[in-house]
Amino acid sequence: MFSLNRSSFVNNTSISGSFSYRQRKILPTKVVALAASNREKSNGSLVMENENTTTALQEMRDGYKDVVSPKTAVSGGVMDVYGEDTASEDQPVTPWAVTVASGYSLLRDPHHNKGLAFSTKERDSHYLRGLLPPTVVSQDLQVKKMMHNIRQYQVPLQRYMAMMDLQERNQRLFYKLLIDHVEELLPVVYTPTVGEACQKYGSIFSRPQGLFISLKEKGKILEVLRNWPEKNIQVIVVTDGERILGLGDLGCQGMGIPVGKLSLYTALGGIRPSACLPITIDVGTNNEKLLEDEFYIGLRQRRATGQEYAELLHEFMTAVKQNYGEKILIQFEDFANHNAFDLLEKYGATHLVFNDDIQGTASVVLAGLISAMKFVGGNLADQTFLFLGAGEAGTGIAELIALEISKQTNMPLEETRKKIWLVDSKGLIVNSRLESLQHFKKPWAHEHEPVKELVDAVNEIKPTVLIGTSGKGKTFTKEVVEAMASLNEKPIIFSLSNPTSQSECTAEEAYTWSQGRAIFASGSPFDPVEYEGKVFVPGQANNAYIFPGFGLGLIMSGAIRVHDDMLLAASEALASQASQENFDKGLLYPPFKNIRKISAHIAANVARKAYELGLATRLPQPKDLVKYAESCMYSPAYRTYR
Ligand SMILES: NC(=O)C1=CN([C@@H]2O[C@H](COP(=O)(O)OP(=O)(O)OC[C@H]3O[C@@H](n4cnc5c(N)ncnc54)[C@H](OP(=O)(O)O)[C@@H]3O)[C@@H](O)[C@H]2O)C=CC1
Ligand SMILES: CC(=O)C(=O)O
Ligand SMILES: [Mg+2]
Repeated sequence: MFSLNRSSFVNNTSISGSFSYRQRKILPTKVVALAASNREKSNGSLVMENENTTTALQEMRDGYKDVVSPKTAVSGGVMDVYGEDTASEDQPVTPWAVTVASGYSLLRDPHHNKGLAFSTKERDSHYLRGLLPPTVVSQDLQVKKMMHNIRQYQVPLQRYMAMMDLQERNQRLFYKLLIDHVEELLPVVYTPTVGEACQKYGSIFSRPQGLFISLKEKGKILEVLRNWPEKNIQVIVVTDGERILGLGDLGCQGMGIPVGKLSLYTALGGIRPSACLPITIDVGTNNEKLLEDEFYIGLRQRRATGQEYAELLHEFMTAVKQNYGEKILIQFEDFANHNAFDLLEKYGATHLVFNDDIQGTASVVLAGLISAMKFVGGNLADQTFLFLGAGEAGTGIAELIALEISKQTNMPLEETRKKIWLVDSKGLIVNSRLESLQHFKKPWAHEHEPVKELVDAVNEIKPTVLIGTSGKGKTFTKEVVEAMASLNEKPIIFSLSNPTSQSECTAEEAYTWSQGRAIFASGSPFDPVEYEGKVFVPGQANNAYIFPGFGLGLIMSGAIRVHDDMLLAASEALASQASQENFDKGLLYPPFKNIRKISAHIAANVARKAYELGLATRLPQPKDLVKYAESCMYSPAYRTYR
């Protein structure tokens, strides 16, 4: 964008203002040249000088004389300078968005808009008088009003849309709201509501919130990245939409996930919004319902696979590094497991990549288990673990638990893995299935007879910890929970699948069926449950506790690679933030309302590990990493405009 200087337009009334790069391309030649020269002068900010502006305006008008008579007037006597109003539908017109460089455009700019919070002085100096009603309010009052409005909506998706609308209208207010009311709004902008938003994304789509890179952009991905208006990107969350939460393949409509995750990067981890870039890679979808949906926004073809998929992803990864440098953090999110593990392995050696579903989930669950030991006594090494679901989340968590036990006991990893059992859609993972197992399941094939049903696996393996990562709701049946409760005084039961509809069991079911003895946590939030006069507060074992602080730690230390020890460091930091007061309520995690403090501690521990491992490039290492993390965090408080 570039803005024509206000003082010049005052004398040149009808054409002035700002116009975009695309619009500039269709300006008369001399104006384009002028725009280009001014762009260079102003180092990209494209502010034109007075004398040039006058010339530009005159030349624009001259250019228009050939297109349409400036005398053309529509009824009511309003000059139809561009001929837009008189043109018939088949007469092409130029889509000018030339606006007066006044406060009006400021009110339409989500990065700078403050709405009624513009002070009287700002209203004068930024030409806002008359554009706003007289009252001047504080940001806090705006927050109060927005919360009041959002609470009027009974339908979660309406709340989601109100929040997205706010993000498009007034970014700082959006983040202030999210930070100040994180516990109430997390379920709105994140799981479970974001799941429904993705399912209906085609219908609710209004403005792009991130970049869509489809097979059509093959060979041009670098160009596409350069179309994004922000240049100093530090973190990308990317999905290909194939495994959106436990809802399956949502194709291009998975965009809601990177958008939601990045809003948490800012609100929970303090990464500047302008440094965050949501990306959806569209290689088609195998979701027949979407392919037939007239409102579907993605490519209408079945998913590209094999070499075609790999080439697009490789071009993407290369272009990202070329455009943003070595230290850009790329978070893979909600890829299907047949791509996720391979991408992480392939690019883990060359890029700063992190798979939230494999690694972030592992870190948050390990922290919950460390806390759970305070309830059941003993160590992780004393436990027997059984998972329902042996995909990204399941095997990712299993591997980190095995690593932690190995570090605690000095037992080899191969031995500690034997304490961990997984069940997939075909039953217990056992040695006799080894040949046919996907590579990420092979380390978990132990010697045992085949077992088909989960309840039988519980009775055979006698786990102390049961973890659901199947993406299938209602799979922890009464029988399963009762079996866990008959085997353990305090059964540890985590239903991690999202959104709420896919949770293996509800909090109420876990507490009721275990007669109030379960140590329970879930991926999506559940309300506290009262059982026999006692209130149980379920923890939310969701990677949202980890990735914002984890990412901040990587960014602030200038880390160039992710290492498993950083995941352990993040778990330790998170677990250390849970207090006795939290445990007394049955909570395994510290409350989300303290998340920025928690994220600062996670970031500090991750950064410390990066320095220890020689993977940090920001030198010298700050003395107090927690304070440093806090000082790096974005604040949504309004700025005063001179
Ligand atoms: N709380 C959190 O922070 C997180 C939660 N999740 C949630 O975890 C769930 C799974 O994600 P992810 O691991 O990435 O998915 P994957 O698709 O990689 O894995 C799913 C696994 O579940 C198994 N499975 C599916 N249905 C059944 C069934 N009926 N009985 C037994 N096993 C079954 C699959 O078996 P098979 O291999 O045979 O197909 C597979 O092993 C999702 O709902 C997701 O939202 C994910 C990341 C973070
Ligand atoms: C939380 C998350 O990342 C998931 O459910 O996929
Ligand atoms: Mg995910």
